Parts: sequence; structure tokens; C-alpha cells
Amino acid sequence: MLSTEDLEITRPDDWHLHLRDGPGMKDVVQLSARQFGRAIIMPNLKPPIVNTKQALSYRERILAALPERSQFTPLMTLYLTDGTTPDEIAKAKASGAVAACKLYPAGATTNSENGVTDIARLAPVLEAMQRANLPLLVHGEVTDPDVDIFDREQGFIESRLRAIVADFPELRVVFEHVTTAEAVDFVRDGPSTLGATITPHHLLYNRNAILAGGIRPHFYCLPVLKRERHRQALLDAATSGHPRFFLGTDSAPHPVQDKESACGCAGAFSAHAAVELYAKAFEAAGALDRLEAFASHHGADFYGLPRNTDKVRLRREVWEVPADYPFGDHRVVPLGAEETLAWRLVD
Ligand SMILES: NC(=O)N[C@@H](CC(=O)O)C(=O)O
Ligand SMILES: [Zn+2]
Ligand SMILES: [Zn+2]
Repeated sequence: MLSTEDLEITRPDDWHLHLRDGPGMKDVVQLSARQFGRAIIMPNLKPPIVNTKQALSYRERILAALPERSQFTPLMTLYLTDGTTPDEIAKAKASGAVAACKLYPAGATTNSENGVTDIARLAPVLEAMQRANLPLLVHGEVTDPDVDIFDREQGFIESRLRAIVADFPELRVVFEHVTTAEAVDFVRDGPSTLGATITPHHLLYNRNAILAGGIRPHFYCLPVLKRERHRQALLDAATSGHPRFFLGTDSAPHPVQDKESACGCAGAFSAHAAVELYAKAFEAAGALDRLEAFASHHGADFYGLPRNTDKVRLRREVWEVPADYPFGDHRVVPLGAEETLAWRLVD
């Protein structure tokens, strides 16, 4: 029964997701598969997914880890390195299973050590991607140790991204997990080939969540949470109805002991309640009626894929997010652990 308090939307997709590999994958993929029709699967494994052969075998492992009868479709990506060739791009395209390639500036984030050291030298690869109509997904932060951690995204726009977008006018580019007002403006003012994903944590929290009243490592991710004015700009963009902003959770599970450490790693896990978390952000902005377009239409349209045809239902029901979830031999602490949510996905 559809109660008046229910919210039914076209099944959403997650355009930025980390599933990892090995025993933990089964635990996290089922949480995403409950909610999403498709997801762009990030390639930053150890070692990274750098060619089509690896992408196809990773895809098989994901499919094997899915619950029976799941319709969830993983859309695979390649991790660009200094050694990626135009030939590998052509192979990826021909496979039909690779939906995009990911640019990690070397050293910018978790498992990015094998990333690109000199973007200028990537030109032949970007040309091949443009020819093949394969989107470029970008972790947009500079890695220069002299640049303040809070300014690294803004620095990347001016020193790198503006030129990439200008030099490859037919290459679709997704500025992943945007975190600043400057990134929002850049995308909004940019061409139709430029899109952006926005995470639930950057919509719900500012940097106080990490640092005020004690250090909270589960809110530490990259790009790091910014000031409140940036959160407001992201919320405005997500709820504006602008078609080039879309859902990408960046759900990035790490074992609890790797986060609660003297050198804790970056990544926030949100697959346990992604749609509910976005609903919370949209409701707080008085824009629940805009959730469906952001979560279920804009990403598919940008990628040139059909929108999902089935629906998911959210019920107004207060529930408490568990303190942790199983993650292979470990536990993972979810975003908003032990806080309450007002919306719950109905199975
Ligand atoms: N976002 C993060 O803080 N971490 C991601 C990598 C990434 O998306 O940058 C991860 O793989 O853990
Ligand atoms: Zn990233
Ligand atoms: Zn990510």
C-alpha cells in the first residue's frame, strides 16, 4: 500500500561507488544493490584496474557476490596511469563493459599511488577517449604539498580541469564528488559535456563534523569536508534541478581500525542508507520533489543510458543507523552511525 507518507521515485543509480574486492565486497555490494539499478564502480583496488581484462574479471566477481535475482548492473571503469595507451582505450570501448575511465592525480587520495603524474602527457589517451565517446571521471585535487588541503579542489580547476574541458570539447567529463562553491560554479557555467557528482556527506556535513568537539575520523574523506558556505552551495546545486549535477555516493568502506588510527585513511561509507541520507538533505532544503531528478534521471541522461523503469519506495519511519556493519573479516562504521533517519527504504 502506498501511504500518503510514502515517497516513490524511479530507481536511482550511483554514479560513484567503491565496492573493494575480496571477502568484504559481498557485504557492501548487497547494500548498494537494494537501492540502485546501476553503479559506476571505482577502479582504485590494490592493484588498480588498469586494463579491460582486469575490469571484466572484476565485473564477474561483483556479479558473483550479488544476492540471487538481483538486477544490479556494475558499470566498470579503468584507472588511468602514466602507462595507459590509446589502444587500451579502444579495447575498453569495444568490450562494451567499460563505461568510463578514471583520472586520479598520483597521490591525491586512497590507492592513487599509480595515478597520473603528468596530465599533459595524457593527451593522446584523452583524445582516444573523446573519439570512443568514453567519459573521463576526475578526482579533482592538486597534489602539491604546498597547497593547503582545503584549497586543493579549487587549485585543480584552475591549473588542470579548465584546460582539459577546453582542449577536449567533445569529451564528457565528470568532476567527481565536488565539494566547493567554486566547483559548483565551474560546472554550472561549463559546457554540456561537463557534469558533477555530489555525495551525501558533502550535502549533510561541513568540516566541523570532523574537527569540532573531538576528532571524528569517520567523517574524514577526500576531498575533505569544507566550510558551511560550500555545503550550502552544493545543496543549492543538487536541489536546483540543474541536469548536470547528479548522485554519486563515493561510498568508500574501510575497516574500522584503518579509520580509527594515528594516520586514518580517507573515505566515508554510505551504502547502508544512501538514498535515505540524500532524502534527509533534500527534505531539509525543502526540495524532496527534486530528489528523483537528481538521483534517478540526471546521471543516466548524462551518461546517455536509459533511465531505470522500476521504482523504489521510501517510507517515513524513524530508525537508528547501526553502529557498524560487517565488512568481510572486519567491521565498517557507516555515515551517521547511531543517529536517526526519518526515511527508510522499503524492500
Ligand atoms: N573519497 C575518499 O576519501 N576515498 C576514496 C577514494 C576517492 O574517491 O577519492 C577511497 O577509495 O577510499
Ligand atoms: Zn576521489
Ligand atoms: Zn571515490
